[in-house]
Amino acid sequence: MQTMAGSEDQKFSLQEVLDTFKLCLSENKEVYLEQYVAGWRGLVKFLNSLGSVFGFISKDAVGKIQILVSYMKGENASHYATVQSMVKYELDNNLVDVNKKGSHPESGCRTLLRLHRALRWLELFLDRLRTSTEDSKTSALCAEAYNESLAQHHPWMIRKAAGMAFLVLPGRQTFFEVMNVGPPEQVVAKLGEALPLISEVYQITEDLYAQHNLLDLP
Ligand SMILES: CCCCCCCCCCCCC/C=C/[C@@H](O)[C@H](COP(=O)(O)O)NC(=O)CCCCCCCCCCCCCCC
Repeated sequence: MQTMAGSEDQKFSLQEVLDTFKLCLSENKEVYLEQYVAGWRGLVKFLNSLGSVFGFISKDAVGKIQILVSYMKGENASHYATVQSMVKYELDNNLVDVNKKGSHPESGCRTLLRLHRALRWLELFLDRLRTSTEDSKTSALCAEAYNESLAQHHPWMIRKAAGMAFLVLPGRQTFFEVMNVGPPEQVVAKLGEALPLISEVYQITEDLYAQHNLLDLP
């Protein structure tokens, strides 16, 4: 259908995101940036399908994805194959503002850290969705997950805006439908499959960042 042009690649599927996170880890447990970014692209699709109230959130995520992609496609692309190689390269070459913003305000390391923190939110939120009941409120689940994670890194204004956006989240049933997986039991099963993968990617990144003292990059 002509009028639907472009809508197909905008369609979210949880399976697709699951697949990209599955492909994220190399044999020796390095995190491929390409797949990591692809996972985020899929999530942004989902967010966009929820409506324009979430535009300010998806805009920020897209901006960060773009920063990473520009490094992955830039002249030092070979160093941006995995999160591990990126951290090593940027640290070895003093490309990271470590204590306060300076000449490298958009390093790959600090940019990825923002998405990494958001991945923790996702992990908490999906787990709540997975164990939720029919009468659970997605807005409450989302707010709880947010308060436990990302909110701690956000100033008051952003927390307020996020809190207001959560209020207009669709209900659990609609939410499950947008995931394009099938009936609720299947969504729950799929979430159960996705979570360990997301957790592992999160934990490997967290350990790497902790080891290099990068968890508070400005
Ligand atoms: C489904 C509901 C979606 C709710 C999303 C929850 C996260 C709320 C985040 C609010 C961020 C507001 C935008 C601004 C953020 C920035 O200030 C802030 C700091 O950046 P800076 O240091 O460069 O200034 N940026 C960030 O923390 C990065 C935020 C990235 C958020 C990405 C959220 C993607 C959500 C994907 C939803 C997918 C749900 C999937 C269900 C199957």
